[in-house]
Amino acid sequence: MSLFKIRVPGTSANMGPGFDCLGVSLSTYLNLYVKMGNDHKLESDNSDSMSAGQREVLDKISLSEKVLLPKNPACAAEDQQYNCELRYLNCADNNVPLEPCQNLITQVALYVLRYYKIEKFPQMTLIVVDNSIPLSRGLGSSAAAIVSGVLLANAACNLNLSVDDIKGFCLVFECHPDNTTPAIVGGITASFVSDDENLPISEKCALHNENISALKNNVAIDLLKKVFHVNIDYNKDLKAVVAIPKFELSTHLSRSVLPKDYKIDSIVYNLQRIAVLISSFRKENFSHEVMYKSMKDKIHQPFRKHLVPGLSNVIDEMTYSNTPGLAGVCLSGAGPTTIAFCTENFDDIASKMKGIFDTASEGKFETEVLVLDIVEDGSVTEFY
Ligand SMILES: Nc1ncnc2c1ncn2[C@@H]1O[C@H](COP(=O)(O)OP(=O)(O)O)[C@@H](O)[C@H]1O
Ligand SMILES: N[C@@H](CCOP(=O)(O)O)C(=O)O
Repeated sequence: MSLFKIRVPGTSANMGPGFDCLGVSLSTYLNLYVKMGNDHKLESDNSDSMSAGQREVLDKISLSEKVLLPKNPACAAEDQQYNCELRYLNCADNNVPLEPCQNLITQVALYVLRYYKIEKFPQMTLIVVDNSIPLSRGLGSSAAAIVSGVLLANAACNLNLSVDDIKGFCLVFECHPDNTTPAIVGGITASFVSDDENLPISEKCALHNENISALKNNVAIDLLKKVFHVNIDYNKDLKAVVAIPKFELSTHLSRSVLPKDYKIDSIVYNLQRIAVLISSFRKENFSHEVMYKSMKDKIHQPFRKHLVPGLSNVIDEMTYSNTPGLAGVCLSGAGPTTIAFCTENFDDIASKMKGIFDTASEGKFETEVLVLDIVEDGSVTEFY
């Protein structure tokens, strides 16, 4: 029997002007607890000989028995076909499919296996998902699911994937690497997709939510080394205050409202700010004013603000000069979460953001606020 855990952080993409390129990993996590095969002796063992990691995985599996969701009968046949069963611990994720071919995590894992000519998991694999990243809120839940799927295939079949391989596989499912890169490597990252490939762009991505059988034709694509990234040095005092409105906004919808073409003034506006922003994160000579002003954007937020009541109010009303500790505020990813980067007064800033959202929502939705850390270590796989 093999037991392992995969932990992937949530992320906030764009960071203002860095549309589709900048991202930061945050202390909210998607965890997969995985058991491959059976060892009844170990599973019934209550002795101290079991490691803390083994106990944690087996405890999560026991817990999952108590919250088992009614399953589509099609699942059982599919579970057998692919040697895997999926369970979720959190009710918030109730709407995600549990069929291996439909669920994003296993869909990605099966895609990677198929790339290596492996049709299914090597032995019966039970995956318990414990997820704290809210879905469709702009905190990178889909990126975390995709990264966890690649890491699941890697761990299950000892594929020895490099970071470049992992980034490349993620690109098949999410064509912008701004969330997946920090989810994999941690910290604040800048990424781009290389343009020296001959592939049509449509083959590089956008397979999200299709049945795995529809992906068969794409497995021959050479996926490797298409995303380049750097980690950006940052002031370790920085934390993120996130205001998460209680409604979903799919990234697909939030991208559909963006223009196809931009005026040169808007492009230059963002280029000037992003160039300064990436140096402004550093601890040396840190200036709240410089970082705050560099986090302004004209490429995506102006076109998305109508989708997020309260966004304009927060961005206009909270400044580095009237809010001590505030070093920047922007839409998180495609929204609806709004994120404020701060060095102190986190709780005050959180209540101020909540107050603005509560007023703007006119009672139509609630908003949860959290203070999150920037996490340095990215995704982790631990075998027990
Ligand atoms: N833990 C998960 N398990 C399965 N599917 C997930 C998970 N997290 C996200 N997804 C899929 O990704 C979709 C949300 O993606 P998206 O609209 O890009 O929002 P986000 O900003 O949270 O990434 C969900 O509706 C679901 O289909
Ligand atoms: N650059 C993308 C980022 C989407 O992030 P998500 O967390 O909302 O999926 C965009 O702005 O569309």
